[in-house]
Amino acid sequence: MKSVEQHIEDCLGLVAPPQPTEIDLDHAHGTVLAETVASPVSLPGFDNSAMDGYAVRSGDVAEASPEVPARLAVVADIPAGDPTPVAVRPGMCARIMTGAPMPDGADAVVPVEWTDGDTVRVTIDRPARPGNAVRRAGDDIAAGTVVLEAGSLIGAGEMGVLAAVGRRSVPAHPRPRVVVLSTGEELVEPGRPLGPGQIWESNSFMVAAAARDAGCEVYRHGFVGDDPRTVMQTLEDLLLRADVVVTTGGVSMGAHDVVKEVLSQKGVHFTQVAVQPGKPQGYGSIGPDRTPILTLPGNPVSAFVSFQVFVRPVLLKLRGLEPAPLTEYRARLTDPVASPPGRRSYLRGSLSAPTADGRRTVSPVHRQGSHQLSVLAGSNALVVVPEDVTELPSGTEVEVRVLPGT
Ligand SMILES: Nc1nc2c(c(=O)[nH]1)N[C@H]1C(S)=C(S)[C@@H](COP(=O)(O)OP(=O)(O)OC[C@H]3O[C@@H](n4cnc5c(N)ncnc54)[C@H](O)[C@@H]3O)O[C@H]1N2
Ligand code: MOO
Ligand SMILES: [Mg+2]
Repeated sequence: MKSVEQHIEDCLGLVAPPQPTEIDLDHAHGTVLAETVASPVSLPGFDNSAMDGYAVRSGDVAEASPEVPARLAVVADIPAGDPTPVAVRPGMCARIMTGAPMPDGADAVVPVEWTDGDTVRVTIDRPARPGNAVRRAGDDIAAGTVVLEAGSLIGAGEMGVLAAVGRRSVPAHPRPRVVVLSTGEELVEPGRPLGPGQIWESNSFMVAAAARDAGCEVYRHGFVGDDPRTVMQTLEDLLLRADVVVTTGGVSMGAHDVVKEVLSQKGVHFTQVAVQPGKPQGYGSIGPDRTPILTLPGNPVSAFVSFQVFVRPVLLKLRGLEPAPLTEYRARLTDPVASPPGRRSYLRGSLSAPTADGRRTVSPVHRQGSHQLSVLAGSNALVVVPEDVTELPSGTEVEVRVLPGT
């Protein structure tokens, strides 16, 4: 059987690192920046007030107190965005709002709460030091400073930074478009009545969600039956929408394992990987654009685990990110586990928060069958049991991989 590492490498080999495109800021969230961005301007761009109040010469209010307040003539009113030049001479001040440019001559802002609020002649009963409530030009970013490195994932904070330095678009790697298709004659759309031998289709919803968790745009086509012509026709139609196709089902040894049947004629490789669950796997490229396709086994837990182990790194690579495996922790088993010889097991479980001494425990669930989907709902981690290990007693320290979105 093929090793897990070899299969990950083969899957990653299907995709080239992405080419950047110029992406409008409205669509940049979740993309990966392809170039380093420096700010063309300083931020703030000008000295401005941090508070609503009065711009003063600090010397004029240095001695102000409730007993002997300072009284200053209010010579201007400066709202944010006001371009009118204003000068404040001794004995004067200007009413100013948060974000408004500081007038010439003023070096401090007295918040309105320290005053009587008058708009003609204001009474100030507390001293203000030079620089009080003033935001200096460039105290956030100096012009020319790098604000985001190439390779940064553009989240909400990065969106704010890009807009604040004046970018309307950025060269970035867009979210890959993943098409998800399940196969199986027994499948029925959830919400519709079941006939004898039928089950509600769940893999496409699960895999689509996992692909979104991996930062992709997803088109969940749902499912098709086991007719080879329909499967091939559907795949051909879907290629137009896809940077990657992910299918589930029909890849094992069955008489109606249709995905394997139709795609092995198209050059897709079908193989058995030394992993549990998720042994039967297919990978290759199809169609005129050689669109990568990864075919996962139909057993729901197998589809889920093999998505996380084999497909997720491919999607990260397509996003321009490091195709890293799931984050690793070390933790002690709360219960013994078993694993088939020669296969690496990824058992479902719950990783605890660290105790005061930084240690964690992991509780493997008791139902580890490939069809026992219900346990996925409560699991936040996969316990990894190496190929050469068949049993581990409770208390053993093990490798744990944290599931995304948990
Ligand atoms: N003789 C052998 N039989 C099987 C082997 C083997 O080596 N020799 N491998 C087993 C393993 S391991 C797996 S995993 C499965 C993989 O099967 P397929 O990829 O061919 O998947 P199907 O046959 O289509 O379905 C398997 C199972 O999963 C259910 N299923 C499928 N799709 C969905 C869906 N979209 N939503 C919910 N459930 C789904 C399906 O009803 C079957 O119960 O093969 C073993 N057999
Ligand atoms: O390898 Mo299968 O994925 O055990 O159920
Ligand atoms: Mg089958």
